[in-house]
Amino acid sequence: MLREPRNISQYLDQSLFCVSGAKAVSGDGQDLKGGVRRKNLAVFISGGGSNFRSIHQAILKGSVQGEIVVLVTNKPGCGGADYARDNNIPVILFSNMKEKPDSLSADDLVTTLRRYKVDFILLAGYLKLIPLELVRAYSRSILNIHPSLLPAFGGKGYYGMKVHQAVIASGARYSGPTIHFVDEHYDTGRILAQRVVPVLANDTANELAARVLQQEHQLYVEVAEALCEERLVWREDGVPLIRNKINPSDYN
Ligand SMILES: Nc1nc2c(c(=O)[nH]1)N[C@@H](CN(C=O)c1ccc(C(=O)N[C@@H](CCC(=O)O)C(=O)O)cc1)CN2
Ligand SMILES: NCC(=O)N[C@@H]1O[C@H](COP(=O)([O-])[O-])[C@@H](O)[C@H]1O
Repeated sequence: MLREPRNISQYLDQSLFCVSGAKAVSGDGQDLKGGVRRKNLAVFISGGGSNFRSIHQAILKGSVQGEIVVLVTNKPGCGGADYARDNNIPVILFSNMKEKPDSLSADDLVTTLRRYKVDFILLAGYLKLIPLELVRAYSRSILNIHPSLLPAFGGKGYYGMKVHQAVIASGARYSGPTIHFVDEHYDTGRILAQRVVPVLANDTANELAARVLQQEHQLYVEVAEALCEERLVWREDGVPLIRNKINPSDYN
């Protein structure tokens, strides 16, 4: 684990608001195990949902102290929605109104997520722009995983295989997943976590995608664990950090 760089001390002071160690109680006032309330998660997908499944499996294994209380998708027939239904996770249709007039409005979605007592929203292959109403309602509580080292190869038009094709065409020697907070634009929110993989000279886009996806699954589970254990802190300059589980004075 990286030790705190010497100059980080100028940032890390009482201005940090770190919720880890805070005495938390559940909605019914019960102080749960370790003093940290189990977190309610909403996951947004548009496709197969392998990141969603990885997080759900980690919850079942007990490493993520949370519960996926609802799955949101603009593709109700997608593989991830089938997995959710097979695992008794409620599925909600949400897309922009142009695409599906019978979809929930943004305000109705916020109301619905509040009803499920959602604490955090995890985007995992959701391919539509999250509206400002939701970004504002869940400030500093929406994360997204992107399959490149942002800020490179991000923004409108950069999703799925298009990202890996662009990385290979650019001649970049490294790529990897980024997990970032979501703001009103595509892929411009604060970066929380990244991992690096090599781009090989003869890589196809599918080979690179598979290498990145393997790291995505591990990274998103690590981040979900930290989120649910309240180990996220915000540096004075607005950069989010993850406290190391073993050495709380270190950051991942
Ligand atoms: N407000 C935000 N919404 C979303 C973000 C975000 O950072 N802020 N991240 C995306 C996920 N994403 C990259 O990580 C992403 C997804 C989709 C696109 C895109 O160009 N989509 C196309 C439509 C694709 C389709 O419908 O098949 C488009 O908008 O024209 C870019 C980046 C999730 N939402
Ligand atoms: N820009 C957004 C984007 O491209 N997201 C990417 O979609 C894939 C979803 O896979 P999954 O449905 O198997 O989790 C993942 O590789 C994720 O990084």
